[in-house]
Amino acid sequence: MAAAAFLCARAAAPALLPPSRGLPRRLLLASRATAAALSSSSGEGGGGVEFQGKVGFLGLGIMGAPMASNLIKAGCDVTVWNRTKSKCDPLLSLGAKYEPSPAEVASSCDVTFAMLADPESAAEVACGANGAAEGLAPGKGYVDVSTVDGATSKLIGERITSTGASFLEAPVSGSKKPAEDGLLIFLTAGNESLYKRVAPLLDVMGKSRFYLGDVGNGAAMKLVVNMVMGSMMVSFSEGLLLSEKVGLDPNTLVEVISQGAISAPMFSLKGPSMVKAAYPTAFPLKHQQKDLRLALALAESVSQSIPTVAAANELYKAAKSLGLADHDFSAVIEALKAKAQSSQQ
Ligand SMILES: NC(=O)C1=CN([C@@H]2O[C@H](COP(=O)(O)OP(=O)(O)OC[C@H]3O[C@@H](n4cnc5c(N)ncnc54)[C@H](OP(=O)(O)O)[C@@H]3O)[C@@H](O)[C@H]2O)C=CC1
Ligand SMILES: O=CC(=O)O
Repeated sequence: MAAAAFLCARAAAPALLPPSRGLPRRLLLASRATAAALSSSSGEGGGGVEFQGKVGFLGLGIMGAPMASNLIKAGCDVTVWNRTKSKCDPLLSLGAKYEPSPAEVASSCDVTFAMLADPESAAEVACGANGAAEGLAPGKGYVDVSTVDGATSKLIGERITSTGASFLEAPVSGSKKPAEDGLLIFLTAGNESLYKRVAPLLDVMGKSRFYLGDVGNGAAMKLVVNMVMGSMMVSFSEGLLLSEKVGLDPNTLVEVISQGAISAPMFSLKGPSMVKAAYPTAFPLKHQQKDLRLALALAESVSQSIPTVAAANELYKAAKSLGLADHDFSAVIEALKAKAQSSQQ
C-alpha cells in the first residue's frame, strides 16, 4: 500500500497543542517544541507536524476513543477496531475507517496503536487469532499504549518483531480529561526508529514523551507512577473520612491541601465529588487495582518491600468486592467507609 502523507497540523488543532511547561531537561525527552523543530529541520513540516502513512487504533474505551479522536481531528487517516463494535460509531462519524479485526487494521495501516484494558487483552489483541501480528509485516509499526507488565510487553514485542515489524511500548500517564485535551505523558521504550517515526502522532495525543530504552522500562515506569497514585488516593480518602469524623468540613480539607506542598491536581479534581460520594469514572477502579497488583509483582521481582502499596491494594480489592470495579478509582473511599461500619458492629 502506498503511504500517503497526512498533515497533523498545529494550525488545524491549536487547542490540542498548548506549549509544554516545566519539563525536566534530559536526554531523549522531547517537548512539542522540540518535536516541531525536528520535524521542520527534516524539511517536511512547513509549520505543521507530519506523519507519513495510515494510522490504526485498536481499543476505543475511556482512553482509546479520545486519543483516536484527536488523531482524526488533527487530520490523520485513522482506521479503528473495537471488540464492542458500537464504540467505533462516534469515531466513524468523525471520519475514521473501520476494519473487522485487529489483523485487518494492522495490514491496512502503516502504524497501529493499541489501548487495551490489561495484560490479557493486550496480548490477545496483538498475538491471538486474527490479532494484529497476523496483519503486520516489515516496515510496519505497532505501538502498545495499554498499561501492562514488562513480561507481557516483552512477549507482545517478540511476537510483533517476529513478523519483521517494529514494536514500541508507550503507556500513558494522564486520565480521561488529559486524553481528551491531548495532554498525555508517553512513557515509551523499544524500537527507537519507530519512536521517532510516531513522535508527531504522540505529540498530537500528548504533552510530553520520554524514551526509556529497552522494552519493559516504559511499563515499569508506568507501574511505579500508578502505585504512587493508588496509595495517594487511599491516604487522601483516609484524610477525608477522618476530617469528617472529628467534626471538620472535608471540603475545607480539600481547599487546605490545594494550597500547600502536597497539593495535587488529583485531589482538587476528585475531592469535591468524593465528599458527595460521587465517583464518575475517569480511571476505572479495576484498572487501578490491576496496576497495584502488577506493581507488587514488579517489586517482588527485585525483592523490594512496598508495604503501603500492599495495604492500598487490599482496599481496592475490597472496593471491587463491593461492586465498585467500574466506578472511578476514587470510590476506594467506600471500602474504608464499609470497614469503619463493620468495626462499629
Ligand atoms: N482511564 C484512565 O484514566 C487511564 C487508563 N490507562 C490504562 O489504559 C488502558 C485502557 O484504559 P481505559 O480506556 O480506561 O479502559 P476501558 O475499560 O474503558 O477500555 C478497555 C478497552 O479494552 C478492550 N478490551 C477489554 N478486554 C478485551 C478483550 N479481551 N479483547 C479485546 N478488547 C478488550 C475494551 O473493549 P470493549 O469496549 O469491547 O469492552 C476497551 O476497548 C488500561 O490498561 C488502563 O490501565 C492509562 C492511563 C489512564
Ligand atoms: O493510569 C491512570 C492515570 O491517571 O495515569
